Amino acid sequence: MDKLRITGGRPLHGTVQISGAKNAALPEMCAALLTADAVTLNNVPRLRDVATMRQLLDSMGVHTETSGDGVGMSFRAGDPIRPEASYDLVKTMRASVLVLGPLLARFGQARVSLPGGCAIGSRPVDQHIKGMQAMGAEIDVEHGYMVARLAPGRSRLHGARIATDMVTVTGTENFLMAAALADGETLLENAAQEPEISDLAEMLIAMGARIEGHGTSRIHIQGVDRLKGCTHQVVADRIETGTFLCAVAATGGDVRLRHGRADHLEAVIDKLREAGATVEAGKDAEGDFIHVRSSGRLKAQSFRTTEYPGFPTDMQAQFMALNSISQGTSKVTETIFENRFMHVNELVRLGAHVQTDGKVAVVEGVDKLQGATVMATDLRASASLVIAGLVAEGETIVDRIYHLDRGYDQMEAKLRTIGADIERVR
Ligand SMILES: CC(=O)N[C@H]1[C@@H](OP(=O)(O)OP(=O)(O)OC[C@H]2O[C@@H](n3ccc(=O)[nH]c3=O)[C@H](O)[C@@H]2O)O[C@H](CO)[C@@H](O)[C@@H]1O
Ligand SMILES: C=C(OP(=O)(O)O)C(=O)O
Repeated sequence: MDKLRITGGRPLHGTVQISGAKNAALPEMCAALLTADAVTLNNVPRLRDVATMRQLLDSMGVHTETSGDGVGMSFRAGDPIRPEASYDLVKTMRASVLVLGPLLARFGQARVSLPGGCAIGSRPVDQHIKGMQAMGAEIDVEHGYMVARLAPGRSRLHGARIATDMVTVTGTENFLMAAALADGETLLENAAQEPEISDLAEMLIAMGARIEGHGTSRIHIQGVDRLKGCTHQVVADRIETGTFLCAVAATGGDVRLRHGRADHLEAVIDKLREAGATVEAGKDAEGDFIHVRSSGRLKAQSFRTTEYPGFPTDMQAQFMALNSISQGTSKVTETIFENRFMHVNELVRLGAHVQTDGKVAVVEGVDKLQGATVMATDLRASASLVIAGLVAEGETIVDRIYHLDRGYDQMEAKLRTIGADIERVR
């Protein structure tokens, strides 16, 4: 099993290229199921979840190709497609549930394994099921699978008003894709507003879908009879961007993030500025950039995770690592997932002072962390341990980094280019 060996204490300097967003690329790969035409995605991040999604699409009979550098992918979902997502693949990646909407909309049937819980929480898919039922699907849960088909006498899903009990990102994406090919109008209320939703909607519009209101909590979709192929550029990964911003803020240094979108990360950038880091954003000849500079200890910041545009749960662990070596005491409240403090015990092994009580972690900033062997428990927990390792005195070994590889494109190589002492050991 691969590990990361990090020798902490080096400030970071230079330029990092931000990759395409995992959480946009995954639904966009599934959107290729909506048409028999070729779909091309550019700026696809090279990471394990993308490889798993490709395997899943391959297993259904989709013809997939990757360009030499791995950031271009094309898909052709001509008939026949086997509309099934097996447990073996779904269990390693929850985003596999995103095939449900496209399969039902185009083929009228789907058999998709229930994803089950994961380290950060129970993560049910009841809202996905309810929404698809509102659009005319019949769904039974049999032997751990959602077995979905159209109601008798129907040849397509139909439009519906769907108001979910809570804001769900992949739920909204499943409904968007299903509604794009449904008969009539769908209104999504309480829709997620994440930039990845808007990016998917823009891709669907390029395929011929009629969608309005994406980026707000009310999305209107007028179903069309068929969608066509398209070429789409995956939006920049705001969580990778935020992870690098926190790493530089924690270690000190001066780094330019190429293609980072500050407008997608305002809640995090506001906190970094309040903490005392300098963050500037703009556009140059190569496109969007974010420039971050930091020196000395920052001021700890309290925050509460909420849906976009609030502070992202996917940045909670990384910002907590920064808080753990900042001046003062901060309160971190996690409102999205019930078990997303798995990194706390590992940060404590590195010398952090953190106490949790239910949804709240109280972090008392310390002067320094000390290197130790720690274990990654989930994707963003891994990133927080890397940040802590970059500031800790001496050597830190981060074990079980297969979690990190799920969602970061060449993280250690990127960190090395800006001066980190980090290597992968097998
Ligand atoms: C591939 C992807 O895009 N993953 C992101 C997506 O996950 P994902 O889409 O799975 O997360 P959701 O937005 O659906 O989850 C939000 C909350 O709703 C609950 N819920 C959700 C659906 C449902 O049917 N029933 C239910 O109870 C969840 O357990 C959670 O407590 O959004 C999360 C919240 O921003 C991010 O952390 C993940 O990185
Ligand atoms: C929780 C995450 O991803 P997923 O929904 O794929 O588990 C994440 O990206 O932090």
